[in-house]
Amino acid sequence: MFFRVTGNQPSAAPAVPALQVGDLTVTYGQQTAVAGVSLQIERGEIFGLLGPNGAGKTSTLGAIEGLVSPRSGTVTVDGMDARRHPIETKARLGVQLQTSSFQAELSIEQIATLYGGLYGVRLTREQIRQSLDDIGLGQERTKRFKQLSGGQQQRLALYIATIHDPLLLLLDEPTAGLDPQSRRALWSRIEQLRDRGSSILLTTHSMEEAQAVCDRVAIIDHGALLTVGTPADLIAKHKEDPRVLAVAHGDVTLEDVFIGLTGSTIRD
Ligand SMILES: Nc1ncnc2c1ncn2[C@@H]1O[C@H](COP(=O)(O)OP(=O)(O)OP(=O)(O)O)[C@@H](O)[C@H]1O
Repeated sequence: MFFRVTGNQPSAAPAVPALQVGDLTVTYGQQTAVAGVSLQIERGEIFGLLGPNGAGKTSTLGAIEGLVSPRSGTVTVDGMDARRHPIETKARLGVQLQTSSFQAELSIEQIATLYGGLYGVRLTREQIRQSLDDIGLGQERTKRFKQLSGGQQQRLALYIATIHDPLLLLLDEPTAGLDPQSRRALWSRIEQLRDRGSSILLTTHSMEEAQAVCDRVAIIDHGALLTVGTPADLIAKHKEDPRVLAVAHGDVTLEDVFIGLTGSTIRD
């Protein structure tokens, strides 16, 4: 699954990782939200960040996106230092925040045209209509964003985030609140994007989602990464941990590993 986008270059050097995060720390006043996170995402990889509420997932994404200034650490996108090359690195990112909002007075067809233009992508009206058809919004193209259902809004937000074919897609809980059909449709879209060479970093509270679509996952808590690997690796690695065994009901699952490592206490 890795190095998919090396294309026709046989056995050349491995592609530069889509993302490298080194010892990232984010603070808000006295509070440390991200405490020395390091991770690497390869080309054509879906990477899931799992963590309880307040664990530091959104803050990590925010620092990668350039929306939050890290206290220290490095963010490298496609081999480029994000701090030194903010414009070039941002051009390679597609971002879907936890909640999306678009210009209230525009139809979704106009929104797609606007964002295509902002990203420097020339799209004909026909191409936009085809894309909206592809994501099941063909009938809704004259509606305003607020007139769409939650699932339709999520699908449009993902389309807009990927309109410029980004190298790295950052999705903050992209399927939260969706029905099973819409969730599956979004999984398929994310997998399609991965198969076309994009790398995806997503956050989720769904262990099922992590197992279904993520090539690798990391569990984060109190701003620190606790473990990283494929879902199967994490189960294999932690299935004998007494904290995990104590919460397992039968065969150890990814959720058992998650609860075992992060504890059962409900977070604020
Ligand atoms: N703008 C902010 N100012 C002050 N504190 C913040 C701010 N944003 C986040 N925090 C705090 O930083 C910590 C990490 O928050 P963050 O939103 O990154 O967690 P999260 O893992 O994304 O949580 P959730 O799953 O609930 O979305 C939390 O304790 C939160 O209260």
